[in-house]
Amino acid sequence: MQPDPTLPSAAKAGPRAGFETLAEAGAGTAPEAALEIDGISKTYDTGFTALRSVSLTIRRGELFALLGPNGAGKTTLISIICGLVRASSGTVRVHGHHWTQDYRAARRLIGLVPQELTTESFETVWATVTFSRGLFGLPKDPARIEQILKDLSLWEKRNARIMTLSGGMKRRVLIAKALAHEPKVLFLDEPTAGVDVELRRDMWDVVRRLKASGVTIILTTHYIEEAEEMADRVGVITRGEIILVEEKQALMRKLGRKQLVLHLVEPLARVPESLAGYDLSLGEGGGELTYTYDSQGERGGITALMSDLRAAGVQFRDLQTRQDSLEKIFVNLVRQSQ
Ligand SMILES: Nc1ncnc2c1ncn2[C@@H]1O[C@H](COP(=O)(O)OP(=O)(O)OP(=O)(O)O)[C@@H](O)[C@H]1O
Repeated sequence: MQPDPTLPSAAKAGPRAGFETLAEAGAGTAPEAALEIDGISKTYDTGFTALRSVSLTIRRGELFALLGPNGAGKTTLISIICGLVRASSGTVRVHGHHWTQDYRAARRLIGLVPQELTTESFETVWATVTFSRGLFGLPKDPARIEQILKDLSLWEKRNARIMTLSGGMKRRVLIAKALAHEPKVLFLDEPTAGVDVELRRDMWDVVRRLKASGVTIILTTHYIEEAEEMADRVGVITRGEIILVEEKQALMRKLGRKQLVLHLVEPLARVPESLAGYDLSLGEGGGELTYTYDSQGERGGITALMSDLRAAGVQFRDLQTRQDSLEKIFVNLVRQSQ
């Protein structure tokens, strides 16, 4: 049988995920931090280095989106923090608890919704989720389990055996299991990959409620619009290195290129010479003039453009602004780092 990565027993092979360094003894902790990840590296037995000294502090109560292309090391990092994969070096603290010296306390604070479906069980939904809670040494709380199952639209299925459920329902069970012991730090590893719209909606409702109750959420996703909508901060990892950590709003302001689209009164055959200094392009048969600028650039002067347009006799009847999506920013960042 496959070990179940969502449960602490999977890590029983030893509270040993970390590699101790002398520096960590007595190292100060940040009281407001949910996770302090310090110098985590991982070289697999194959000799492949999946993580290179990753350091990252996740604040309590934030929703942190970890973005990266396939194979960047996201799952490896999450698996290390959850004690499922052994790091080659580095340390992690969870709410100040050292991940190996204080393993039980640290692990109990963590919930993991893994990428892979691992629930091929004869057990019922109710039994599985209740068992998960018990594994963390918590007293039974049927009312809480009922609430979790209802939130995830699993209540009707509570007596069904897991193996009889559809893939989407099994994924809901994984989420319910991850929540059964009331974690304070929840990892969602590609939670919505291949799930239907209804489950995505349910899941984000649950995530919003958890966040509102103070749970810290670390999310990896391929649907960057989800990160754009939900995240407080964004980290970008590529080839095992964190290349950027930034408030989402600031990131979009800083790196997102903006466009101002002017709908002209009279179409133009070409962009007037006097406006050659601006990044302008004509579209829609000459009836639409698009000005592309980045908010940090020197030539971000819309006021200057307006007066130069007037001087050139170009009139417009309407205008719109557009901003790069997080997806575009992400793609550019990863491309630049290659
Ligand atoms: N057990 C293993 N042995 C050897 N290499 C591995 C092992 N597990 C993962 N890797 C490699 O480590 C790298 C990082 O993998 P990881 O699954 O962490 O990436 P990821 O960012 O989660 O990717 P994805 O978005 O595709 O899930 C990949 O190149 C992968 O092939």
